[in-house]
Amino acid sequence: DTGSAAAVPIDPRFDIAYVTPVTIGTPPQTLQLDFDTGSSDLWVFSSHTPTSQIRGQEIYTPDKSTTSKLLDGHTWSITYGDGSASRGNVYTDNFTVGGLAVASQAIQCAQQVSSSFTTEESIDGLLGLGFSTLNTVNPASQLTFFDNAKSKLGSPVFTADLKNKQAGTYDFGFIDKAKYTGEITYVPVNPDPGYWTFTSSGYAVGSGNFSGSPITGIADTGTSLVYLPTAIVTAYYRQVQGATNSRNYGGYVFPCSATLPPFTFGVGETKFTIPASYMSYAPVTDGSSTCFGGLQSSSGIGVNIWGDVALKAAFVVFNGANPPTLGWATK
Ligand SMILES: CSC[C@H](NC(=O)[C@H](Cc1ccccc1)OC(=O)N1CCC(N)CC1)C(=O)N[C@@H](CC1CCCCC1)[C@@H](O)COc1ccncc1
Repeated sequence: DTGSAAAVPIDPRFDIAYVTPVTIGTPPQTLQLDFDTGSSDLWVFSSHTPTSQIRGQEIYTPDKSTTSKLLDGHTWSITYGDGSASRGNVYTDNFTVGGLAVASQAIQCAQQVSSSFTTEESIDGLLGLGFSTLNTVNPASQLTFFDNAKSKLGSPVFTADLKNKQAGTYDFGFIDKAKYTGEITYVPVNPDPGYWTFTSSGYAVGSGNFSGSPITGIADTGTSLVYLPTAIVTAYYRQVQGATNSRNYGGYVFPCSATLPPFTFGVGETKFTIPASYMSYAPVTDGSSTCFGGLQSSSGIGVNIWGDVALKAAFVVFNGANPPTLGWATK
């Protein structure tokens, strides 16, 4: 079997996140989930979420599904890197993504969500695509949709073709040659941290020389920006007139009129260039002439993160074979 579904930006002006339609239960209930390779819980706004915490999101109502089953005594609780959090109980039910079906997928129903989830009306929940070792369900951790689907897939892979300010695609079980150019460069993945952790072969700022220092980080579809070591980030913003590291805005900002250099990163022998237009993330507040950078320091996070700003510049294969690898191709 295979599956293919659209990854739609939640805001047409800048790519803060992407959502993908899924169906849960019988008859099918459709929700828009944020596919996140940086976590491994599949959780949804639900009939168990207090109405005071719901603002426009679609919800999953297990009692309306003839195939839902309560996973008795199981609970979950998760906190993300940006401080957002949710927790709740667990059901199993039929689940499909783009025509690919999994029977009795663990569906984590929110009984509590933090305010940033309530205010993000376009996200009805998350679908974790990290390694199942990161799943937070107690007393028995649950498998991700990808791990449950693997045995049905021709090839144990999924691919991310995220795009700038337009809909991209998540494919499951096959690699679509029409989505990339040249060859796919595969690099090893260390699954132990639970993320898709790989080592980039270096970077260059604009037309500067390529620095071949290895950078270990995670390929994370659920993170908007790129977070790298401070030395790299300062080297980048030294090339941007008027750039400052703003405590007030929590990162590097610059005049929206500034000329930005592109940013190149290496994967094996291949080089990927993030165009300058992707490196200006968004005005710090609506209508401001100060813009927030798409590249920020990872010093406060503890891990380097190749988020959507970088992933949009490539076609990425998440190969769930043993051992797992990551494939990168230009497009
Ligand atoms: C440095 S991990 C920060 C990262 N969250 C972001 O990237 C959010 C994404 C977002 C937020 C609100 C609406 C839409 C999208 O966006 C921003 O934080 N920003 C964009 C806007 C900009 N002004 C400020 C910076 C993050 O926790 N991701 C996790 C998934 C994420 C959680 C929040 C909802 C959307 C999905 C996940 O993959 C990585 O989990 C961890 C990473 C490191 N250790 C622990 C957990």
